[in-house]
Amino acid sequence: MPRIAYFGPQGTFTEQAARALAHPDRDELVAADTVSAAVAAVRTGEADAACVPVENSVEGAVPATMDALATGEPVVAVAETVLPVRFSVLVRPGTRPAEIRTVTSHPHALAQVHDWLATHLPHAATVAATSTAAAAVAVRRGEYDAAVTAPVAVEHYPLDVLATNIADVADAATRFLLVRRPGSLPEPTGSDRTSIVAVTPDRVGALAEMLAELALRGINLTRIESRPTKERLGEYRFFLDLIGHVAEERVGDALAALRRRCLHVRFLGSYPTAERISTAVPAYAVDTEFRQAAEWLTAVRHGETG
Ligand SMILES: O=C(O)C(=O)Cc1ccccc1
Repeated sequence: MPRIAYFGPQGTFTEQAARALAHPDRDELVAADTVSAAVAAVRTGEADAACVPVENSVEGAVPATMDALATGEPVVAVAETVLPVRFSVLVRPGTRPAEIRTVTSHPHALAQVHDWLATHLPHAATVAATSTAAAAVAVRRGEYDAAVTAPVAVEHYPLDVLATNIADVADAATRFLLVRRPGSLPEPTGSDRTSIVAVTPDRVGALAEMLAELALRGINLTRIESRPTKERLGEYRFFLDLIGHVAEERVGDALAALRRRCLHVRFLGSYPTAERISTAVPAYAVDTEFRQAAEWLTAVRHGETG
């Protein structure tokens, strides 16, 4: 039975994402304590795939995921899903709001309920937990008074719901990836995303030139983030998400150009987008144009004038 490791324990948002991405009868879900442990399980072969959070519409990137994907044995994303995130506050049965001195959760969750906490629990200190469900476990153990969790967490831990739907921004959403060891790529669907990591050389215009390589090929960039390489101050890795599949000419051509220009490029996968999005490509950048141009060049090189 294929095993999917997810950033757990049970009751995290990532578990819900893993359920959305898994085959209900075929896949077995196994909880890992951290994002890096979930990805490590794939690298060692303990799991066939891992589900990890990648970005949130309010808080942005999940740094632990960027670091886990950028270094170590390569893994590639084969699928994504986007989940709406709503938050509940869980407490031990009988806890009154006035007794709450500490609130714990994943930093992304705490950041998204900041205003609610400031209004309703102004005297409570916030404490970071590894995940929202780990926060529920800590409250159950008596380590903290309240946990900010996914609404489903209450089904896994014997706690009471003090409040629910407390996000500062309604309709927040988080994107999750399913990653595997490199192997065959998902087929292009016409609505695909490609993720890469690139380290640019330290010289004037390096980033602008990298972006120009994409722009000139009619490629829509949907995300760019940077993280330090952790090797030298001022040296960054850029995480790029772009619309298109590496099997498409313009994307393959752009990736090859980045490979020539950058110190390092890591391919993180081409996979169908969770929602069908506009994938309009300028006329000059469609596959047939690339192929015809290549044929023309071959002809010219063979002495034909074209
Ligand atoms: O801690 C969790 O439940 C996660 O899956 C990470 C997370 C935290 C906050 C919003 C979305 C995902």
